[in-house]
Amino acid sequence: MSKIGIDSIAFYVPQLYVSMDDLAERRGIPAEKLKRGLGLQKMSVPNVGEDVVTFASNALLNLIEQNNLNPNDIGRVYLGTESAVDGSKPSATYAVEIVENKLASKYGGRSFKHCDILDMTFACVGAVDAMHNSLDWVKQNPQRKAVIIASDVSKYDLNSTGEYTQGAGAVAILVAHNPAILAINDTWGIASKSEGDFFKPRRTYKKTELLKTVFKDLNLDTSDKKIEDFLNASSSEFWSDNNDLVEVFKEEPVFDGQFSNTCYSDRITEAIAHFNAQKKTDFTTQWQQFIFHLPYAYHGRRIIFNNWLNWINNTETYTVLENEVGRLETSDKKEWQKRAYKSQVYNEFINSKIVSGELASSEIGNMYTASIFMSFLSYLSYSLNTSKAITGDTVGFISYGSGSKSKVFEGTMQLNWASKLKDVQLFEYLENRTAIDVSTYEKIHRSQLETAVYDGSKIALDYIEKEDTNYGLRRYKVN
Ligand SMILES: CC(=O)SCCNC(=O)CCNC(=O)[C@H](O)C(C)(C)COP(=O)(O)OP(=O)(O)OC[C@H]1O[C@@H](n2cnc3c(N)ncnc32)[C@H](O)[C@@H]1OP(=O)(O)O
Repeated sequence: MSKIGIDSIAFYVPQLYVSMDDLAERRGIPAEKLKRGLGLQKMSVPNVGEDVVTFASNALLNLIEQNNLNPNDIGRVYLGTESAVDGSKPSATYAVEIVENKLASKYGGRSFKHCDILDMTFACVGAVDAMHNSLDWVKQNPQRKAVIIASDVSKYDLNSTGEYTQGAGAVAILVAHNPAILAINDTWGIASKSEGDFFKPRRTYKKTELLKTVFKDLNLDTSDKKIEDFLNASSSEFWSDNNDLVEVFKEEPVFDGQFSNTCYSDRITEAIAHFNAQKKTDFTTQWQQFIFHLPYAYHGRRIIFNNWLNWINNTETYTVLENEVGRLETSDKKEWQKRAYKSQVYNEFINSKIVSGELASSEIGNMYTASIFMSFLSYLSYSLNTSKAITGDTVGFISYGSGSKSKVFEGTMQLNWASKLKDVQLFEYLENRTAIDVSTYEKIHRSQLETAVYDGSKIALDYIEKEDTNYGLRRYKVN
């Protein structure tokens, strides 16, 4: 049986960012909390006209062009996202349409005609689900190739505790036989439990209640009769449709950050145990690198700490730790854990097995579904730039999606991985982005700008149809 896994990888991140120093100053938060506490430096901001579709199409186009792929050879494009632009029409269809049009002169029209196109949603783990599913599909036939795109916008309310963990962008990977980058082993630790830690509900408002508030503010008659007369007489599209409720979808989630951290910790611990039950693993020695879903850069190192303590129990490392921070039995538990977390031994673990996967997250912020794949790309790019020998290394992946589910899996670095990285240039790209000030960011956040900031993006939303059976259909342009 041939190996199956990640053959090539590409990304797209918006050109605009806000620096954490600027955001912290404006919000009155110590910058050190964001930088040293959470590991944040910059946060990606989508330009006007950018959305999950433009990120996905850019990443798909980069994947095809950088690796000279023929769209006719790709049997699947599965998009993991929790920021879909439509409740029915997959965002993947828009992204593929843009790429098909762009490539028409080279491959003719509809070069993805026989490709299976789909969106998958499960908060931040949706793209891992798409890849898991596609690995099984690719396995059936040596000719099969699948593209997985992870694309998202992480948007929280202004002034909320989620605001500084925002970010945006996409990563696309090609899953194929005899992959150049990573062969993925067929052991999957899985843990699921329905939780309400983070979700994006359809919010409903009663029209009569909305009108009453407005009428009251305008000092008008708020009687039921007046409200009913207004609704009956109104010709506006908004007030006159025959539903008593206004349904609103907001990109900003309902969430409880600390509870979400607890769910993340519980699920990954269960999934790791499930993985270990299928394949007995000494994680601290057999995994050379840990790649996490990163809502913020330092999340992985914080969340894996208790598991690490369990893994080193009864080993030489535990004795070294005790020599450094004292014995748990003779200390206050919380104080001892704090010391252990800050110990040199744990720092060595972080530096050798986690840090290189955090670097891009510090520069971008949360990319939801794309975070774990960006963390992998960060590790690859860092290893390339520092000529680190990683061929044959085992990389462990720890994913999480709110709501909630974790999937834990591992892969082996392949001989030709570096050859697939030469055109990717992740850190070079991140270095050359454009900083915007907090006021401009806030205007973009509130949708108060109509035109793009600076040059705008190569691929952008052109307009949204307003007429009849095309109502709401999105039209994109390639500049
Ligand atoms: C969506 C998902 O992917 S689910 C998983 C996570 N959930 C989310 O991302 C939801 C959105 N984000 C959030 O809710 C929040 O931003 C969170 C939960 C990520 C962070 O919460 P906050 O209340 O802002 O931060 P928190 O209190 O945890 O502090 C962060 C760290 O900064 C440290 N810190 C605080 N002030 C300072 C300072 N002045 N200097 C240095 N470090 C500081 C804290 O000690 C803490 O580190 P520690 O736990 O190692 O001690």
